[in-house]
Amino acid sequence: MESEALLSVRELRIAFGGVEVVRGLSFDIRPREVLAIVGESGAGKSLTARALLGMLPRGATTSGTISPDLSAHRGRRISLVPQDALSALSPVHPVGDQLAAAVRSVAGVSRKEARARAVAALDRVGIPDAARRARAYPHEYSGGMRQRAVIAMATVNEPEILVADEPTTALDEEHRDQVLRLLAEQREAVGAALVLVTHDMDVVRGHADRVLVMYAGRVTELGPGDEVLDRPRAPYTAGLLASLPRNAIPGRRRLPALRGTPPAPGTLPPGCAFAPRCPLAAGLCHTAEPEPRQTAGRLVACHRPEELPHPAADLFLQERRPA
Ligand SMILES: Nc1ncnc2c1ncn2[C@@H]1O[C@H](COP(=O)(O)OP(=O)(O)OP(=O)(O)O)[C@@H](O)[C@H]1O
Repeated sequence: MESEALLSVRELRIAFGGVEVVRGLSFDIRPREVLAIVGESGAGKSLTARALLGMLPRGATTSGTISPDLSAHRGRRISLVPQDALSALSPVHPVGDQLAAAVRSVAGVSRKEARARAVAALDRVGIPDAARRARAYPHEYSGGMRQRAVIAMATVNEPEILVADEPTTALDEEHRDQVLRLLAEQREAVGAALVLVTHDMDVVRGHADRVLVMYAGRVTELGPGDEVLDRPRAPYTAGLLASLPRNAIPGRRRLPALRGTPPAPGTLPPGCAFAPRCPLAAGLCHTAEPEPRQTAGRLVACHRPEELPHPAADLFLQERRPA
C-alpha cells in the first residue's frame, strides 16, 4: 500500500510570458522518502523544486495545487539546501549566530536555547568542537566544513521536507558521495523527506527511494529508484541511462547516446515531446501527447512502453564522433 503523502502536487503549471515550462505535473512526496527529480537541462526540475518552497522567480505564473502549501513555513517545515555553500552563509556573522538566528526566526525560543540548538546542529553534521567552531566566521571554515554548516542550517529546525537542488554539481566524485551521504544521514536524523534535484542519473542510484524523470515540463516516468534504473520503461529514461559516461567503452566505435536536445519552451512538437529523439516513435507518438499511466509498478508517459527492449542501450547506439 502507498504511504500517505506528506505533500501533494497536482496539475502544476508554471509559465513565463504565456509559455508553459512546467506542464501539468502531479506527484506526491511521502514521509521520510528521498525523491530524486532528474532530467536534462530545461526540463523544469528547479522550477518545480522552487514552487514547493514558494521561491519562483519574478514573472512566473502558476496554476494547479501544492498542498499543504508550506511556502509560509520556509526554514521551518520545508527548507532549501543551497547549491553554493559559500554564498549561502553571510561572511559578517559567526556561523553559530547565523544558525541561532534561523532558530529564533521561527521557533520563538530563548537566545540560550537557540544557541544550544545551533551548536547541536553543527555537532550533528560532524563539525569538530562545535561549541568553539560556532563562534568562528565562514572564512575560517574549510570548504567541506562550510558545506556541512549549510546542511546544518537547512536542518536546524527539523523540517519535514528538505529540498536540495543540484547539491553536488560543483563537486568531484569523492566529495559528491560525502555530501550525499551527509544529506541522507541528516534527513534520517531529523526525520525529513528529501527532494533531490539532479541531472545526474548516477546520483540517483543508491540515494533515492523514488525517481521522477521529467522531460519538457512533464512526468516521463515515476517509480521506485532502483527499479526505474535497472529496468526503465520509458524510452527517455532508457536513453538517459544509456548515455552515462560509464557506457563509454574506450575504442568502441559506436556509443549509446541520446541524440538531439530537448525542445525549447514554446516550440514543442505535436504529439510526444520526446518523439523527435525517440528511436521507438511511430504513429500516435507524433500526434498525441501521452498521459502518464500506471505500468509495471510505476507511472510511465509513453504510447509504446511495451516496445522498449531490455537492455535498451543498443537502441541509442551512435557513431562516435572523431576526436
Ligand atoms: N526566470 C525565468 N524566466 C524565463 N524562463 C525561465 C526562467 N527560469 C527558468 N526558465 C525556463 O524554464 C525552463 C525550466 O527551467 P528549470 O530551471 O526548471 O530547468 P531545470 O530542469 O532545472 O534545468 P537546469 O538543470 O538547467 O537548471 C527552462 O527552459 C528555462 O529556460
